[in-house]
Amino acid sequence: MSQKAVLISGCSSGIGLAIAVLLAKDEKKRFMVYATMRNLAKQEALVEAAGRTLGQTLEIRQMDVCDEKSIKECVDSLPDRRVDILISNAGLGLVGPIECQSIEEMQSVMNTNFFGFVRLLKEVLPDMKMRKSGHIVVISSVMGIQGILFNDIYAASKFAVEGFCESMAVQAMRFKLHISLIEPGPVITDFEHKVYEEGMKSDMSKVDSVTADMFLNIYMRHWTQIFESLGQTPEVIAEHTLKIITMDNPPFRHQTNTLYTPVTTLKYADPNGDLPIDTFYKVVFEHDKVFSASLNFLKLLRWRSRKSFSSLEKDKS
Ligand SMILES: NC(=O)C1=CN([C@@H]2O[C@H](COP(=O)(O)OP(=O)(O)OC[C@H]3O[C@@H](n4cnc5c(N)ncnc54)[C@H](OP(=O)(O)O)[C@@H]3O)[C@@H](O)[C@H]2O)C=CC1
Ligand SMILES: CC1=C(/C=C/C(C)=C/C=C/C(C)=C/C=O)C(C)(C)CCC1
Repeated sequence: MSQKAVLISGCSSGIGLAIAVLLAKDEKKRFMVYATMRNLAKQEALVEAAGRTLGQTLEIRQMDVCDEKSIKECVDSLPDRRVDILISNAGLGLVGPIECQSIEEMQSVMNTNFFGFVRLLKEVLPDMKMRKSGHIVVISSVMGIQGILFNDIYAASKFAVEGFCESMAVQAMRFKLHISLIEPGPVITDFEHKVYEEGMKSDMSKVDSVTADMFLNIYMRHWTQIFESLGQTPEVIAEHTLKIITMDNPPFRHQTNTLYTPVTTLKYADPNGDLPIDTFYKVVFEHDKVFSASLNFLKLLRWRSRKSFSSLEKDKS
């Protein structure tokens, strides 16, 4: 079987980097990875992680998903412009009360997370249709299913991606193309720190005291706790992505975190849509202590299982 050309956006760090490296290191050499980033000055981490695959099964290219010209130049530089698997990963987070966010900041999130993907797809879709083969994979989020307070714009950007893909899926099927939305919960990457730091810098003088308290003393306190107790590594998301792209019939949606499924299931359990909203309200305002204790308990369990796993590994060696 011939090697598949994989184009990935946003490979300077996190999930994009982990996917690029995992696919490039595939023992059967099933993939030729074009790992892209908007700023090539940030390639050191990828170069180091790619090791000997660099120049073999992995090549690094410049691509800014907010710049059509850079996308076109990148795709033009690929052999026969061929992309068998497109992995749209580049993305930005944004948390905080909307009163503290400028329209420009909001537009930048939509421009990267939604239009960034649309620009990429416009560049590769006609060739995929012509060849009647191709897999479009989007790193969406659990927030593409269910919004979370103070993530209004970020969730909207992921909903936009999901609505777009749902609409496109039937057309894609006609051309034997696959579309898959990978939906991670919290993942421990630079995203977590960037979003947290930006959120903490929000100008609270622009908002009333009730909202400011809800954001700083309730939401932001849970943010770190949620990542510590439910967070996955980018390598785990990469493994899920590998599984999806090697399936004969890949699913349209794939959630990576079973610990998070109780949260997303609320969405499907009530056609009125009230259940997740009421539950989040109760969790945050009425059962905060129980919620915090459960998260801490989960964190402890994970820490203990990691510890016993690493001592097992030590025993083996
Ligand atoms: N971390 C999490 O909890 C979760 C993340 N996700 C999604 O995963 C994806 C990757 O995020 P993650 O790895 O966590 O975060 P990182 O911040 O580590 O990675 C984001 C990547 O996107 C790149 N990027 C941003 N803007 C552009 C642009 N205009 N053109 C090209 N690349 C760009 C960044 O480049 P640069 O270094 O130049 O800024 C970086 O390489 C995002 O779509 C995010 O929404 C989904 C669920 C959970
Ligand atoms: C689960 C949950 C909460 C927080 C969830 C968070 C913080 C999720 C973050 C997801 C990310 C970062 C996805 C990235 O795409 C609340 C609102 C505190 C209370 C209700 C239940």
